[in-house]
Amino acid sequence: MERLKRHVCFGGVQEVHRHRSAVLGCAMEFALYLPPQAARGPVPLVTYLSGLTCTWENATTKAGAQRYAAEHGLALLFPDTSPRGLDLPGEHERYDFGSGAGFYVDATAEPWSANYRMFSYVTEELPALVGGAFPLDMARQGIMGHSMGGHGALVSAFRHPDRYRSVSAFSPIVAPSQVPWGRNAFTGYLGPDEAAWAAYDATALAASTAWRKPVLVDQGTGDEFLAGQLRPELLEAACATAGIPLTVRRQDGYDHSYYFIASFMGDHLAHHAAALRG
Ligand SMILES: N[C@@H](CCC(=O)N[C@@H](CSC=O)C(=O)NCC(=O)O)C(=O)O
Repeated sequence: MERLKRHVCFGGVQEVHRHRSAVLGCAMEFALYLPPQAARGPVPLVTYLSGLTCTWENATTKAGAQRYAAEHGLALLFPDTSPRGLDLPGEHERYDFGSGAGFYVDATAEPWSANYRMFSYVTEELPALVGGAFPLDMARQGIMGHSMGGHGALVSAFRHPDRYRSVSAFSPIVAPSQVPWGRNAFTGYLGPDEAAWAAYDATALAASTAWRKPVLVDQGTGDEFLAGQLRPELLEAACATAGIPLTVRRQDGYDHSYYFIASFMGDHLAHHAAALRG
């Protein structure tokens, strides 16, 4: 692992690292924020999964998360959104598939299955790497994300209720099997058999997950993707049926941008801190 950047920030440090991922078969970059409390011992870790077209950089520079992470003593991990540097056929043609759009699945369809294994990368390989190298308490992990990353966060929590103690999402794609972004990505990465898609669909997973901790979702009512791609009402119905304590806060007039995320980041990190304390 090679450190590329280091900036003192709110008394802690914002770092960027490059490493060789065995799971993805390529070199990857990630960002890690260590709060001031990490100088005195291990701190809880919250992983933030970004959306379509993003790298680690969007959230680290635009979400305003470090101030709240420093207040609560939380480390923040910002992975990239897809494997990089591969140049597979068609990999860079669309903003919603291929590079920058890994959808946090382990692909099973060719030619993606050898490298596009972002679910294993963000839930296993990368946490193990940072847990072994930095002062992190890996028994206290939370996960959050935006849009495609909100989908990834919800699926990660619902599939690993013992690994994550807290989850939240900004404008998540809650039912990828039912909306164009998700259907296109899942067809490409997982193949046409829709039965296989349920393992990466939070609304479908709600019926079987053991997750019963509070789930916080913020959704802007002025979001241009709300009706076509996000559809939080589908997750609300599934969680109500399953008995999962979901709160969807509809925020008047906010859009899909990082201005929205920055506006409510403090609430989200307070939600994680409450669950990860002690
Ligand atoms: N057509 C747009 C779509 C890209 C976009 O809006 N990306 C969002 C995430 S959308 C769901 O995953 C994003 O976070 N963009 C980065 C940012 O810094 O705002 C386009 O291609 O621009």
